[in-house]
Amino acid sequence: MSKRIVALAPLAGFTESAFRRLSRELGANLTWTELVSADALLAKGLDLPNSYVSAAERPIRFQLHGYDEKKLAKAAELVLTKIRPDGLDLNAGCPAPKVLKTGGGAALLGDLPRLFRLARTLSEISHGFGVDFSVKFRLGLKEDQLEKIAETLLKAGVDILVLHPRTAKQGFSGKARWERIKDLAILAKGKAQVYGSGDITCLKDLGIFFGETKAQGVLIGRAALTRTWIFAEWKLAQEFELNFYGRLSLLRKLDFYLSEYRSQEERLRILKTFAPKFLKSMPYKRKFLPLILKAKDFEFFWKGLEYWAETCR
Ligand SMILES: Cc1cc2nc3c(=O)[nH]c(=O)nc-3n(C[C@H](O)[C@H](O)[C@H](O)COP(=O)(O)O)c2cc1C
Repeated sequence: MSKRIVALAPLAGFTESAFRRLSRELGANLTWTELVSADALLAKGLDLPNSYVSAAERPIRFQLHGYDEKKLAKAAELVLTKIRPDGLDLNAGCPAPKVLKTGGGAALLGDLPRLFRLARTLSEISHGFGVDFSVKFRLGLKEDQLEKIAETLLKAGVDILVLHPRTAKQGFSGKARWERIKDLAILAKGKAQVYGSGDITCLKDLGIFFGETKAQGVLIGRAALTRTWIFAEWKLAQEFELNFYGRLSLLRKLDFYLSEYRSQEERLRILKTFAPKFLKSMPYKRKFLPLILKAKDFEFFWKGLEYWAETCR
């Protein structure tokens, strides 16, 4: 059971170094960067804060998105040389209009010959650097085309197929179709590993997921934001709750990790994106959260949270 991979999913706007580190510390076996555009990376380099990777969050997979084969290849070489992630990943699942209009993300599922070329090239480059290559994708752009997509990726030499079993058109509506992860695991058996993503909310779900799908790994996305200790629950095989102070201590730890590479102004902005997630189900949220989110400085932010915590005692 423990050999199964329980990873932090890529979450744009959240899975930067500090949160990846916190997730690893709590028990995630693997972390993922958010999608990074090959174009942006070539234009701006790797000095941006969201490209920062510390040793504590490894093993880590670096996710690229793009459309142009040469640019993606160049970006991959840069990342593999400078950051040395434990694996490279191509995004073929993002349904955001601004990504789709570049021809990248889930738009690649509508152009399988291109997907094949990109996957083959990135696969060869990754193997040249001694790391494995994965593609994270959906069932299709508008319709379920899993079998065709899987055949394309397997032919291209992809090592890990990472499926979020909804179509791009579906966005996050409906339920993730775990039975399609099982279908993929059967198709890929002996050729590639299969990881699944979608709708894990608690420890019980993890057991059901692995039982039903036979996947080698799972990625936890939204639940990692509101229940980050789900990784510890998996590791301990024990469900438990965290009270307000427990959640606050996670937020403080996140801030400590942010302080390694972010300015104070940025830290406050980022903490304000995490606080509503970490404290999602806490009492008096409607009363205190809006005040805390208006905080102009650190002192007000933390004092407000302490006051809220006292009220919840
Ligand atoms: C806010 C947000 C940002 C996301 N960003 C990315 C991303 O950068 N790359 C990616 O492959 N998937 C991204 N996803 C998809 C997740 O990795 C995951 O596949 C999806 O949320 C389903 O898993 P869940 O039900 O555990 O959240 C994002 C999802 C959310 C909610």
